[in-house]
Amino acid sequence: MTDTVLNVSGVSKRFGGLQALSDVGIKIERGQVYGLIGPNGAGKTTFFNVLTGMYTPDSGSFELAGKPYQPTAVHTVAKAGIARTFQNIRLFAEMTALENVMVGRHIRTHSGLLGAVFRTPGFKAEELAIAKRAQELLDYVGIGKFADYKARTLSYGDQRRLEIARALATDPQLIALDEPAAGMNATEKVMLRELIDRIRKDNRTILLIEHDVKLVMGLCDRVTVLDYGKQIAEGTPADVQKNEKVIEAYLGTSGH
Ligand SMILES: Nc1ncnc2c1ncn2[C@@H]1O[C@H](COP(=O)(O)OP(=O)(O)OP(=O)(O)O)[C@@H](O)[C@H]1O
Repeated sequence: MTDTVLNVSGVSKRFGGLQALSDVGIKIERGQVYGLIGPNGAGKTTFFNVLTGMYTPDSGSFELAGKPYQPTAVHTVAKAGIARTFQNIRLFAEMTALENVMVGRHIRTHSGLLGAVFRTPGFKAEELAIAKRAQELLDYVGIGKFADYKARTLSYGDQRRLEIARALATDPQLIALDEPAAGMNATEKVMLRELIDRIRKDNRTILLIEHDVKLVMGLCDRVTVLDYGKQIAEGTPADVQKNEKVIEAYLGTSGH
């Protein structure tokens, strides 16, 4: 039996005269790593932004774990169960690594603002539990020893890991990674690959936009290729690599 985590269809988005996405749809099963690739300007980031409530689509239907959701705002999407990272890292630079992850966890807590203001016993117990879970997640992504370091002092690769830990902290149905390997050196890429593999083995589901085609082909169970906002191929990495439209799209650009 399949267990579909994300089922999106008919997504279109126009910016003025530019059709950035035309009728794009993807379906991701639980435990899959699903890649979204395409040359520069193909519409990958636009699709991510629509999916996560940052852009309002002109059309599209969206289902997460069998339930319809409306990607109308970033926080509703996070509540629905999609956590994302960003192409340009967005951490709280002056907060510690641990605090950054704790922030992610707070969307799943109950004490709320009044509990925080009056520091009720329930709030304190919850804070301790959150800190413990945050430390576990830092250990999980391999940066546990930097828990008390300010985010801005971590290396680039470690900041990306921290973003992933923060995303995991929300207990998402789907983790959307926007170019996680961007700017990483070869060693960091190998470590990233191992981390994504580990996350998958823990039966989590990942959507990945990535420029590094080798990484995508090595990691993903399925891949969608966008070109000028259109879905030109969908399938296993082996199938997609052989697809003539894909070869043409990539050879036709100097980018990748
Ligand atoms: N907010 C916006 N306003 C107007 N045009 C936009 C906006 N965002 C994206 N576009 C345009 O939509 C098209 C798709 O861009 P998008 O950033 O989604 O592509 P991409 O595949 O992520 O590219 P890259 O690999 O360079 O990140 C591009 O032509 C881009 O210029």
